Amino acid sequence: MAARINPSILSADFANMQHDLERIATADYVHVDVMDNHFVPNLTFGPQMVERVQATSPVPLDVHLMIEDPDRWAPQYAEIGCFSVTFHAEAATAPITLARTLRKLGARAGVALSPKTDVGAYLDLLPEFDQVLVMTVEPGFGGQSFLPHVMPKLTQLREAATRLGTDVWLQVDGGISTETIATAAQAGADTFVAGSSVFGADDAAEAIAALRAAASAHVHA
Ligand SMILES: O=C(CO)[C@H](O)[C@H](O)COP(=O)(O)O
Ligand SMILES: [Fe+2]
Repeated sequence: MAARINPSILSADFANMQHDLERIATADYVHVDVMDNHFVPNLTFGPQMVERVQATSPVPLDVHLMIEDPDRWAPQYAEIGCFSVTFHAEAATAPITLARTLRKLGARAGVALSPKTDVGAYLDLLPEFDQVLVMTVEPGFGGQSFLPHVMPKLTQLREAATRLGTDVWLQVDGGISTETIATAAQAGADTFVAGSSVFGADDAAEAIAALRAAASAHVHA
C-alpha cells in the first residue's frame, strides 16, 4: 500500500498560505496544526483560518487539535467539513463520546497520544477511531528531532488493529524525513506528517515523492 503523506502547514509561510498550499498539491492530505497556547506553549490559528484553508486547499484537511477542552471545541472543525479531526487523549474528558460525535458530523475521528502517554487504554477501543496519531516529538513546535523510543506504541497498535480486524490509520507526526520515515513505517505507521522536511525543500513535490517512496516499501499491505 502507498504511504499517505500529509505536509504540515505549521512550516508553511502563513502570509502566503495559498501559494504554499499549491506547492503540496501532490500530497494526500494537508495537516493543519491548531494550537491554543494552553495545551501547548504555542499559538497558531482557529476555525476561521481553517475554514479558509479548507475552501482553497487542493487536498482534504487532516486537522490536529492541540487544544484544551476538545470535547467542546473539536466538533466545529467537523461541521466546517474537515476530512479528519484528531484531538489529544490527554485533553479530552470523554474521548469515545467525542469520537462518535465527530463521526456523526461526517469527519474521520482521530485520537493523538503525546510521547509520554501510554497506548494501552486505547488498544481495545480502536474500532471507535479512524486514526491514531502517535506523536514522535513533544507537541507544540515544528523542526524537532524524531523520538524513536515511541515506536513500540505503533507495533502495539498495528497488532491490535490486526487482531480486531479494524482499518484504523496509524499516523506519526514530528521529525519525519527521508532518514526517519522507514523506521516509523516498519513499526506500523501508514500515514506520515512532515512539516519542515516538505516546506523546507526547494521542490516540495519532490520531497513528498521521496518520502512516499521511502515509506511505501515498508507500509503494511
Ligand atoms: O504537530 C506538530 C507539532 O506539534 C507538527 O505537525 C509537526 O511538528 C510537524 O513538523 P516537523 O515535521 O517539522 O517536525
Ligand atoms: Fe501535527
